[in-house]
Amino acid sequence: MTTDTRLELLPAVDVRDGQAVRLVKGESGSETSYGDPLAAALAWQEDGAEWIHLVDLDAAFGTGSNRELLAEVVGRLDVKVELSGGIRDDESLRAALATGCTRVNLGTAALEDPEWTRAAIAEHGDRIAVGLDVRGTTLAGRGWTREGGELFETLARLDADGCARYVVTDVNKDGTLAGPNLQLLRDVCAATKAPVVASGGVSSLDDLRAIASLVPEGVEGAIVGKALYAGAFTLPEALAAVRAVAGR
Ligand SMILES: O=C(O)c1ccccc1N[C@@H]1O[C@H](COP(=O)(O)O)[C@@H](O)[C@H]1O
Repeated sequence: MTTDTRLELLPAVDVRDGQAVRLVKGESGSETSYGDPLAAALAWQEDGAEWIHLVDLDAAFGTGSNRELLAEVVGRLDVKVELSGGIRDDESLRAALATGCTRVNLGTAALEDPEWTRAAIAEHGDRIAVGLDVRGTTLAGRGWTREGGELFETLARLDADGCARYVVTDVNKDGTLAGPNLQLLRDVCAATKAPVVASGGVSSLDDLRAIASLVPEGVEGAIVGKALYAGAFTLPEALAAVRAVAGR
């Protein structure tokens, strides 16, 4: 359970083939391109972001790597970075942490390699978060192309291993502007004491207010992607909206 009352916002910069993109439901080929990832991240920082959620989609899909570019982006930012995509072994974890990012998200590795994940959590503590990317309550890995077990069984195992934080994505909502899956967030918060970062579906300030209302249940942050890029609201408007909920 988080003690801070204000929802953290994490604008997303997902990188494919060197470009900032948004996908729909994580489907390869559904990309809309938004140009230079560094420019996008610096723009969110300029607009008041405290975090950037930075994803190497090629590494997540197994179609390549944007490692050097992402390291440069992290190095040029003054804000906290949550880095993910393709962090699956000692070498990729070491490289990710060496960028100076605040924390990394493990996805596929947490589903396929429990022993390695346990050791990574034991060694790096809250610099490790686990991304729980689900369709229904079935986890998805390898670019969301492969099923990876049942959400609540995996959550119980990761909790027992001391996982500090979960990033919960409803894959069917991601990039759709269809609204967040609030019941999923409530259910995950009820099952763990660790803070939860919400991801997928945010379309409006009301969606952010609804997620912010779950802070007392354990939601700590929300990743915002498509809505910001599409101009549904600005980041300053979003920050003001979640501050207002916290001040009630
Ligand atoms: O963010 C996306 O749109 C996305 C789409 C498809 C696959 C992964 C995606 N994002 C994030 O990538 C990591 C998982 O990477 P890995 O499995 O550890 O290589 C995770 O944070 C996803 O949310």
